[in-house]
Amino acid sequence: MTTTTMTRADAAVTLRAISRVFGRGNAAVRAVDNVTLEFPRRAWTAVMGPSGSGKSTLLHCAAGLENVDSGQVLLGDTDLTAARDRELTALRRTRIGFVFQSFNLIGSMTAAQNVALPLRLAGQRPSTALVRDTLAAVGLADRARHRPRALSGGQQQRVAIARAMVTAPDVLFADEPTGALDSSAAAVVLDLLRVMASGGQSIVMVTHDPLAAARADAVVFLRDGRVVDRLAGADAREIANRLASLT
Ligand SMILES: Nc1ncnc2c1ncn2[C@@H]1O[C@H](COP(=O)(O)OP(=O)(O)OP(=O)(O)O)[C@@H](O)[C@H]1O
Repeated sequence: MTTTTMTRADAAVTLRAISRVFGRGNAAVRAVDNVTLEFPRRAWTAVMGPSGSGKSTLLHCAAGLENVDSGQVLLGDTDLTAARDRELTALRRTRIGFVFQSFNLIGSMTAAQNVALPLRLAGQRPSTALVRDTLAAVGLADRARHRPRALSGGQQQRVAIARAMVTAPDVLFADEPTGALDSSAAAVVLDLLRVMASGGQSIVMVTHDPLAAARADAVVFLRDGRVVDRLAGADAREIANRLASLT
């Protein structure tokens, strides 16, 4: 049974006093330290901070990929921290999309097969039209039969975004989605995320790149596992300056 709790209707994800600690005793690292935060619905939020500030850990906890040690993670009004393993797996497959820096496509499968995979894993039979349309939405209708090794890095990341979006997830999480791309491929991926966010998709993205963060609607800054600032509508220079002040 999922516990439902009243939350603000406009929050895609709500973090309530979450902590994640690695190690014990003197060696304990509070990667995420008592963070309370809302990621708004239908908005694109970037998460920035110095190396080791807890960005990836926070993202993984928010997406239900990693357990919290204390606190609550709510996806809409569904409490991920109260969900049993099977239920969490189902939620991850249907309501959460995740994009990694290194694409994580399956090399033996075509682009279309990679995109269809989340639906297959959720026990559905994906329609050819849905897979084709999802690939078309990332500009790769003509690459459906290509395997990842026959695609550029930027194209592979767009297939990964299509795979994450094929279930129409409540939230798309992205951990450094442009980190492995050259600037022109990165720009294509950021344009795509901008179109999706403007169309109402909730997106939470970790990035080191102020140019990428400037495309988001708001930027949350972490340091030592805590939220230390938030900027909305800032340009890349302001974001870079704020980031520099944290390191
Ligand atoms: N599995 C783990 N075991 C032990 N410590 C970990 C683990 N994962 C992360 N940490 C530690 O938690 C802290 C936060 O790590 P995290 O990867 O979340 O930071 P980050 O801001 O994403 O860093 P980067 O920008 O370098 O990717 C770091 O001190 C890191 O060493």
